[in-house]
Amino acid sequence: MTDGEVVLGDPSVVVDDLHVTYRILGTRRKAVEAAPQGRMRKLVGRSLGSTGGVTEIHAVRGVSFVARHGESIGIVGTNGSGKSTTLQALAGLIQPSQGSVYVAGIPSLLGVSAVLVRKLTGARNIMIGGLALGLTKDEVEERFDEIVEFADIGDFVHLPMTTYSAGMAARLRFAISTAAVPDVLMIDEALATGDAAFRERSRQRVDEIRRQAGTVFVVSHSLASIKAMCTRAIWIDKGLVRMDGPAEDVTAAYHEHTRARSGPAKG
Ligand SMILES: Nc1ncnc2c1ncn2[C@@H]1O[C@H](COP(=O)(O)OP(=O)(O)OP(=O)(O)O)[C@@H](O)[C@H]1O
Repeated sequence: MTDGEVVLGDPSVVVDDLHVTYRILGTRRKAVEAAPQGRMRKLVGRSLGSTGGVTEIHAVRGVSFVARHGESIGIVGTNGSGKSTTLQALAGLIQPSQGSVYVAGIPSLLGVSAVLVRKLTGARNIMIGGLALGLTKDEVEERFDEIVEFADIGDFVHLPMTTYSAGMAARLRFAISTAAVPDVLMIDEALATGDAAFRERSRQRVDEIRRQAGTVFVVSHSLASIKAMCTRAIWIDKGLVRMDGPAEDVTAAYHEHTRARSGPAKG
């Protein structure tokens, strides 16, 4: 766990009985019924409703929590449990079907990712992303070298992002998103692609953001990353909060649960 020296501030994110239901045209009922032991049944069978050719997936089923300025919160849970959906609702990219989400300030990362254009060079994307964060052109130019260095992409910065590996693109997104201290930073698996040195740089940056009263959310299957970066963790299971508490305790309980079900968990 990171140090506990940051004094927590007022609430920055309030999630109150959040529900998200995806509605898909066309039924998947046949596929699920045809494979009762299949992965699809495991993932969505419990929450899948189908009427008149519209399939509904109740991905988030009443999640509530309050996050404060200065907190870094890991979100853990098995595949399809609703972690990314929750994060996207926090970022305002998905409308809740019920309940509400209040965010103080502008959520970053997902916002930056949305404006990046893969056909353009890393350099152009640094400018576009920086402007989207509210920096001026001069401020972006001032921070350019630091962003490239943090992302560790070298001369690739002058090539289109289509030529980047998944890890390079994720590192650049992270570097741009944190070029200005965001109010609320959301990191969805970006860290899993980085090497040890990048993880350490990211951890330091997350601590810096917390010290400046930002709130950080990290969705990851790497329990080691969550333990290293987060003060608190929320375990989401089948669209509901199963446990919320100190990162050490929640990751230990989650690890125990996954180990009991299917052998050793990652991290
Ligand atoms: N765009 C979408 N349209 C329809 N269903 C979706 C969509 N995105 C996610 N789902 C479904 O919602 C449920 C929750 O998915 P979500 O991606 O939030 O889970 P997750 O915990 O982030 O999973 P993972 O660890 O695999 O990334 C799953 O059943 C998934 O199939």
